[in-house]
Amino acid sequence: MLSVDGLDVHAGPVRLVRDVSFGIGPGERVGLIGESGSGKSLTALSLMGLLPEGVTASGRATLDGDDLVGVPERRLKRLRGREVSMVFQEPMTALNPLMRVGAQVAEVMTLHGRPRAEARERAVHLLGRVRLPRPEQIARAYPHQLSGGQRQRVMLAIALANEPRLLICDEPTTALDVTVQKQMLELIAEVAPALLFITHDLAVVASVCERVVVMYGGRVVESGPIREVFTNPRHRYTEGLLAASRLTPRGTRLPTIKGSVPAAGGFPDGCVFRNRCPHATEACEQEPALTGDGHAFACWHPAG
Ligand SMILES: Nc1ncnc2c1ncn2[C@@H]1O[C@H](COP(=O)(O)OP(=O)(O)OP(=O)(O)O)[C@@H](O)[C@H]1O
Repeated sequence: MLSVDGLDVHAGPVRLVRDVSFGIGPGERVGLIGESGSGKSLTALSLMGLLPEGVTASGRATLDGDDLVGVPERRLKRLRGREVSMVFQEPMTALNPLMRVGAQVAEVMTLHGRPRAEARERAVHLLGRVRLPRPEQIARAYPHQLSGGQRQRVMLAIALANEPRLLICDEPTTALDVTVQKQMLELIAEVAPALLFITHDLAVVASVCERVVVMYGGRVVESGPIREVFTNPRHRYTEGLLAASRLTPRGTRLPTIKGSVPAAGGFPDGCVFRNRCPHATEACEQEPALTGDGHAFACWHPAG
């Protein structure tokens, strides 16, 4: 589906992203992690054809065979928002403050040829799909009348409007408080067709993605299934990230989550892995698996 092969990003003579390669299969959720400045956003923006002025991409990236890099803007315009969509960190800057949110959701559909009345109707449906209460009412609201979490859901509705094949999220929950963040992550995991999820928060990746690509200094230093990379990191940088994260390594006692330590195979209330972890059985006792709710390895071997 998405295939990125030898992607480079330059600002003049400076190479900011070097030889990045990874793929995303249909329905797959892949996390792109790395410290600030490691090149995550530029990688994503290259795929959207949205690099800042003076910054250029080379190499190859295709979505179901369609080239995304080095193609004319008018071709990209057709793909953007239709085949691949992006949700950014700060919805307030992405939404038009003077336009009702329903009209903004409808607009991305009319731009891609859907009749206006149909787009308006579908906009309300989409606002409901991203679990906004009373979507008809929300459709008539202006962005400033909504909370940060609600605005981010509107952005997700916009991103999903034309049923893209790939959704890219760049730190979509960083600005939200913890409870709202968790709900948003669950929603993204549920509705994304295939997902590239950018964050510097390993716990977030652990709760949403199946695979992870680790970037450092503009390069990919490691990639693989979450469990493999997080339980057995090969690169020193990944080890450092893990050590600095809220995730606890194998064998250590879990921190108390909501007042209780989950038994092996048990999940704390609201754990997003509750129904998803392949080890949500006795197997958890045999093999430590990453099943946490974003806070820890919930399948754990008690220390001592
Ligand atoms: N318009 C630009 N011109 C020149 N350099 C840039 C430009 N945009 C980003 N950079 C540089 O490219 C590098 C990668 O930036 P990028 O935004 O992709 O990092 P990131 O991993 O997404 O970081 P963050 O997590 O802080 O968003 C950084 O060193 C950054 O300073």
